[in-house]
Amino acid sequence: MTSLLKNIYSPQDLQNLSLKQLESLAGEIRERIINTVAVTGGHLAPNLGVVELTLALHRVFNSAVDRIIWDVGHQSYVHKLLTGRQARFATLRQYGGISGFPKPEESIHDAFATGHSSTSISAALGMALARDLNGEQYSVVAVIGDGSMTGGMAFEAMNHAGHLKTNIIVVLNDNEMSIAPNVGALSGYLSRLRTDPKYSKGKDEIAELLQKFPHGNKLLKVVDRLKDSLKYLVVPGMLFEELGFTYLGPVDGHDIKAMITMLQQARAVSGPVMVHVLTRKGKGYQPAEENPDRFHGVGPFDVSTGAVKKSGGAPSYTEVFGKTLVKLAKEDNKIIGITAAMPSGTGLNAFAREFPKRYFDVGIAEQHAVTMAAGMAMAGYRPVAAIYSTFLQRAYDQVLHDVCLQNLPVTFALDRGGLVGDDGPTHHGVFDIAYLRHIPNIVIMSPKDENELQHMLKTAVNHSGPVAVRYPRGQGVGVPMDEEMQRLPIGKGEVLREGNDILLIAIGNMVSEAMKAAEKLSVQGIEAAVINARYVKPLDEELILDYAGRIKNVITIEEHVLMGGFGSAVVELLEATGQTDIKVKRIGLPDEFVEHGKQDILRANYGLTAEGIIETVLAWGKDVKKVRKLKAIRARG
Ligand SMILES: Cc1ncc(C[n+]2csc(CCOP(=O)(O)OP(=O)(O)O)c2C)c(N)n1
Ligand SMILES: CC(=O)[C@@H](O)[C@H](O)COP(=O)(O)O
Ligand SMILES: [Mg+2]
Repeated sequence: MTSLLKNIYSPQDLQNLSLKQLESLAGEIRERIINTVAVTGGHLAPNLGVVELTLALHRVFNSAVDRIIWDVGHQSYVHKLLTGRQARFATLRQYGGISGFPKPEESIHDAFATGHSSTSISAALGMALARDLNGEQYSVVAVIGDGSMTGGMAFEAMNHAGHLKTNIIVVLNDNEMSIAPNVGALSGYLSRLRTDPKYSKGKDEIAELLQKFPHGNKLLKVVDRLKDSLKYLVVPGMLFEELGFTYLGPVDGHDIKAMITMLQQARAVSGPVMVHVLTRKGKGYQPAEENPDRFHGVGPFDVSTGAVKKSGGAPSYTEVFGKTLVKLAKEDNKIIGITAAMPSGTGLNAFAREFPKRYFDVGIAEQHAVTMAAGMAMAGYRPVAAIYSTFLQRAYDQVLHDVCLQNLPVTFALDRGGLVGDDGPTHHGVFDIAYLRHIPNIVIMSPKDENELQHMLKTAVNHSGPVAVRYPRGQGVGVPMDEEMQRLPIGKGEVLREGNDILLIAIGNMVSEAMKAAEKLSVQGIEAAVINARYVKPLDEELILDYAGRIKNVITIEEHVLMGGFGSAVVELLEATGQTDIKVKRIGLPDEFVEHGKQDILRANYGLTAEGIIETVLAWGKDVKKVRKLKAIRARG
């Protein structure tokens, strides 16, 4: 059979295909996505679920002119294949390759950059308002999943759009799944719309019935006048209708013909329209259909079995967090686990299994998660909000205003602190130290390895105020785990290596790199002292001032932006204590967004490796020699 996909260079090429051909094309697209993601890793199940929907969208709308905004954007692979990126598809999420998310720099067909959820309706409304102000004519379509619909921003936007009556189309891709099964009252409502024939058929049936009466049309008008009272009984999607949207659906999201018809109707309606599309996550690949959570975002896997390739070796920080929290919660029945729709990603699913009553998945609602945690802490509980560093960005004000201002004992388990790799700039957790450090009352710690993580968690849940524990994506260092967890003294770092030539002060996963660098430097005759800072806040001022005051050449190392980061805290300390004769060099990330690619590649690019540290030290060679000479002169008296 000849390949249809091979001849799709732009969505225009879809226009002449028959329905049958579109259906065959859907099969080819699935195959291409499965085979590619099996090698690159990526968001498999979400994309397999939207193949027909994407084809229908591109058949009805012209994405070079009309604007299609993919919420989160993790389901945009089909769109990428249809919009001129087929040849580069094998480079998906690879360093230098195409992104796993929509990116306007990549294509004019990518209307808006996404990665964090629930932004699409706001962006669509903004574009539609701009269009209307300019007197232009094109459609603006937000495609949002049922999980993303649980995010507050989606409702803020719908509330506004319904009020303005602006022409926008919201396609609700309802597969009953967030990453895990979707939660919340809205999810229940959508299920009723899906399954209760009274909801989905009532309106059509009444209209049909009335047409059969001799004065059916007149009666229809009467019914129209009675609409307000009647619609509660018969209009599906009443919630959306009340918000000012015309509700269309539900429609089978794997039926291309039905969707084309419904999208054409949606385009003709004036004012905001909601098209409710029912899809199956993972559609067409059995392992993903059976286990959509596992295949939501997946690493390389074997296509024939669906077995995900195991990395082996040390446990991940996430696993250690999950297990440790279970241990801690066995000792303390006040510990509560909170996730914003990421039970498996954060490792909180282990806690959920053991303590279902003390576990809360709030949906994609980080702001609510944080303030809810504040409420529980106020009432005497010890909530642990496990939220990826990048997603806590959303809840900055809640951390500040609701938790820290009241000095409440909430622990933030900040997973994915640092460079996350393949997801790229939307997901790197490299801003958290900066957005938390200046908030009074908060304690910020970051473990040098997975063993220290368990001690830090024990310390955090026993502390009387807010604590953020920041740890990276991926495997630990591979150190043995202590049987007993200890509480670490707040604000105390540790000296891991003595040396007089240079002082390396590192935080988190950069500590092991600093140690490796120090060992290698020693071979070259440079003796570096290494401090594991442990705390970004409070800093171990005594320790740092003592060592920095003696050694004089200081290098700070962090996997975080330099601006406002850990190194900045050290510089501020030296400035505040009048240490003008100490030279400081900070290693970290510059003022730019870091692209996607394997963590190792990115770390090497930014000097966040032992080799990078050595290079920086050697560039300081002259200064090191000078310091040595001065010390020798001083020693001679
Ligand atoms: C603010 C924010 N929080 C959490 C996430 C992580 N996340 C990505 S996709 C997803 C589930 C989205 O569910 P849905 O919108 O229904 O899409 P589906 O994967 O089911 O197609 C979550 C929780 C995110 N991207 N942004
Ligand atoms: C799209 C999204 O936000 C998540 O699916 C994210 O990609 C998960 O990242 P991890 O793979 O690090 O859990
Ligand atoms: Mg979903």
